[in-house]
Amino acid sequence: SSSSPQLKPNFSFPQTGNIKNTSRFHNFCRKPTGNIENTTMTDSNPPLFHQYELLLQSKAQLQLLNNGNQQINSVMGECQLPLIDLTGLESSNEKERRACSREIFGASTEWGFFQVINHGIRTELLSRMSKEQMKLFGVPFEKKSTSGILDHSYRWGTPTATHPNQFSWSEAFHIPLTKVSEAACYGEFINLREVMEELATAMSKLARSLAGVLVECLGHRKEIFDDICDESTCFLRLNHYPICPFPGDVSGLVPHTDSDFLTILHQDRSGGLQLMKGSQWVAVNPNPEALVVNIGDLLQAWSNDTYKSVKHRVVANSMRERYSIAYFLCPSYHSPIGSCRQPSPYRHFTFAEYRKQVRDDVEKIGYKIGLSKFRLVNINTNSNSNN
Ligand SMILES: O=C(O)CCC(=O)C(=O)O
Ligand SMILES: [Fe+2]
Repeated sequence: SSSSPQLKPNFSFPQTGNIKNTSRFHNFCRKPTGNIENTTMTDSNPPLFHQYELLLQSKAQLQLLNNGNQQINSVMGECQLPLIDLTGLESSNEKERRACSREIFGASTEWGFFQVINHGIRTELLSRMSKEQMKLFGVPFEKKSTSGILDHSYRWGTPTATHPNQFSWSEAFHIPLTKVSEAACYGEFINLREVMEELATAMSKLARSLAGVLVECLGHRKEIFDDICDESTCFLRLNHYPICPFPGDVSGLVPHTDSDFLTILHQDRSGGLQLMKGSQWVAVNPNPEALVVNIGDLLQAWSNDTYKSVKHRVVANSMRERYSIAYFLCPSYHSPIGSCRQPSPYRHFTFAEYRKQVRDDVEKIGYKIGLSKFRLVNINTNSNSNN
């Protein structure tokens, strides 16, 4: 029919109006600041929802999307991700504290991911947050993308994507800690402020405590990250994964490693988070009592690869939507990342350099290369780059 997309060997999306950009896919996903004539918008669905559906009506197009391979979310393994009870960390008994530290150390070296219970963040706070988060994402797309709330941090999909494999079927707000307390940041969503502030404080404390354990395990003062992490770079991200009509063809969130020291994540009960273990994707089964912790690129670098920053993703779901909230522990821009011990396999770099490199790569080639760009010796472990 005339509304079907054109089939072309080089995948391309229909034009969406007069937004100027070199990447057509980029045009397609970005905020509707221009005049997007072809876009049908319903109340809360981002415009891509409709366009993408049209696009995927063609079977040949589907094959192009998958390069003729199996559907992208089909590989799965059973996950026995470590579940660590953090009660031990606060124990007056040194043996118990050490046993808990050892578990955290083991999980961070072997998995780069673990879940924690008795983490000190009240369930009531997490459910209040979830409620507010649902209200926030529930407003029309137009409003989320143009009202400037939460520091203008709304993003739908992957604005930099140049290929559908790089596109995430999700929307997010990305809020620097420095903005969390600013009333002006919330507009009419002022109820969100109190809960965001409480959560940011609680997650920050937990992240610092876990980072402290990990640096102590490598013979350093547990405060060293406190000295270099500050509010200007740490942030909270609210994620929402709407129901996806073609879950085999796009990811909820494309495979990536986190560009921070450490991430704390609260996921709802929908499932879909997976991590790379060996060469298999394994599911991180939702545990309502637990928070998910993962090591980021910078801690892998600081630890001379002792701790692993592993690739993870969220698969799209055609039945259930999903919400999550993540706290990212980051160093201030100009602090050197350093190393637990010399010689380091990485050259000296700051967080500012790392972010710039990641941004440049994403802009030029469509994806993040990550830590391997900073390696001095070219040892290819194949476990920490994105592709
Ligand atoms: O939503 C999730 O479970 C994962 C989120 C994530 O990986 C991220 O925000 O970096
Ligand atoms: Fe992540």
